[in-house]
Amino acid sequence: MEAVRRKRKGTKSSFILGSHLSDGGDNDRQCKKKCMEGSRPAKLGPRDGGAAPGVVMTAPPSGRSASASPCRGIKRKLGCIESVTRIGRKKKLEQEYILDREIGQGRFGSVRLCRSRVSGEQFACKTLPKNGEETVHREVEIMQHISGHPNVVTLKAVFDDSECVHLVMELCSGGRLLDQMVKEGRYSEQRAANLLRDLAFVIKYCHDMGVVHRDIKPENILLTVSGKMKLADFGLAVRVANGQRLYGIAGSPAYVAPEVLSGHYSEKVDIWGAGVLLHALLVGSLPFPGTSREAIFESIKTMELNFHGEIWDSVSLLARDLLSRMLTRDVSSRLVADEILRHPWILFYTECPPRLITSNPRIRIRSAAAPRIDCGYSDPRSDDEQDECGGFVDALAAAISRVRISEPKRSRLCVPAGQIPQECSSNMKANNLCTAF
Ligand SMILES: Nc1ncnc2c1ncn2[C@@H]1O[C@H](COP(=O)(O)OP(=O)(O)OP(=O)(O)O)[C@@H](O)[C@H]1O
Repeated sequence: MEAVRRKRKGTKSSFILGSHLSDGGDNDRQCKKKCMEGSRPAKLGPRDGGAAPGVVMTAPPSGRSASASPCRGIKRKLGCIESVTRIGRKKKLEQEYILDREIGQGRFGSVRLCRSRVSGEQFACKTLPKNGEETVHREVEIMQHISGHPNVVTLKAVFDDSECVHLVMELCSGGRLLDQMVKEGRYSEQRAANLLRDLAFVIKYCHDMGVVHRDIKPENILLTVSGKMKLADFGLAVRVANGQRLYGIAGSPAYVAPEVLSGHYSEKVDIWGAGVLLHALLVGSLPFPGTSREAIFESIKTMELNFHGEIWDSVSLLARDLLSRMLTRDVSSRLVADEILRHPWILFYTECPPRLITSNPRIRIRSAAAPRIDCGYSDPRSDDEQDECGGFVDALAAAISRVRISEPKRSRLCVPAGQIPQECSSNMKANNLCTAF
């Protein structure tokens, strides 16, 4: 826990859930995320330093070849995008904004606080060097494409000069979800479910818009001052046509889906990333530990999750059920975002008024000891409350009776027999790289 805190925010060597695989070397820093070796020839923009053969295949929405230039999208869209978010417009950043202190540092650039000269409003300004022009353009284009969703960091303006592109974005002054997780430890199911619902909403939106984020992790989920989550960092996102496959390894190691490691995949990789995040929220540790990137990849490919053991005792069966459906290696049976939103665990915690869940001991999703919802009670609620929740609980009770927590699914998880224990009490020890927070 301490180790996590020490190495945090704003430093490139930050411990991140996705990179505690670190061997500490340059090689690993390169691979903190982005563009790991691809299984197919792929373009590597100068932003990636040209250091590794790899990746980032973007698939144009029109269904053209994935090798088409990612810049074409932005050119096609110039006619309809707001001019303030257009690369190449004449205004200079300093004419409109006053730059302030650095508030974040990513692999490719820094993020600074800035203030509008006109309104005085504060924003975040991400500066990316132009030497990775294609990927910068793709990030801008994708942000333009999906900006406006309440759970996506809004792009306000784009400026460029001879060396850099500056993205002025809404400011998320609540910081990163990761920091909150480190500070607060395990989340209650209620809180985790609400967060996952928002994340599933935004993932669904991205997928409906033909965008795969490819780097879902708590570092890339920012919080507003009121605690609302916003998906950020579209640096690895790509656009896909319906049903189009993606190639090339991209992502952050601990969150990467197994099919990414095999070389071809789909938008379902975002569900896997969200599943890893849900695991971390519920039990405070990452599901696929390892002392090196390779070891983590090995865990991702082979480790059997069983959601049993002491640490899981306090986690409801429904939560575990959802997790198992998000972290299945069988891509075809892995849930889509819409199915997450309709899962009984999400519905229970997000549709039922919180006061009824917390104040009424008879309305609760039980843990392993009593794996069902107890709704056979004489209802102490007012008529309104019953209207609000009663039908729902009935429906949920019916749904839950069909939900079964599977024993480890060998067929789904396609793993070897050896089972790596999930108990993570030792996870809390400093220097144990299995430790998430
Ligand atoms: N809109 C924002 N509001 C507040 N802080 C932000 C915002 N955008 C980014 N940051 C901060 O800057 C950090 C780096 O931003 P971001 O992840 O977008 O950069 P990056 O170069 O793409 O990073 P990465 O190394 O993850 O690829 C974030 O972790 C966050 O702390």
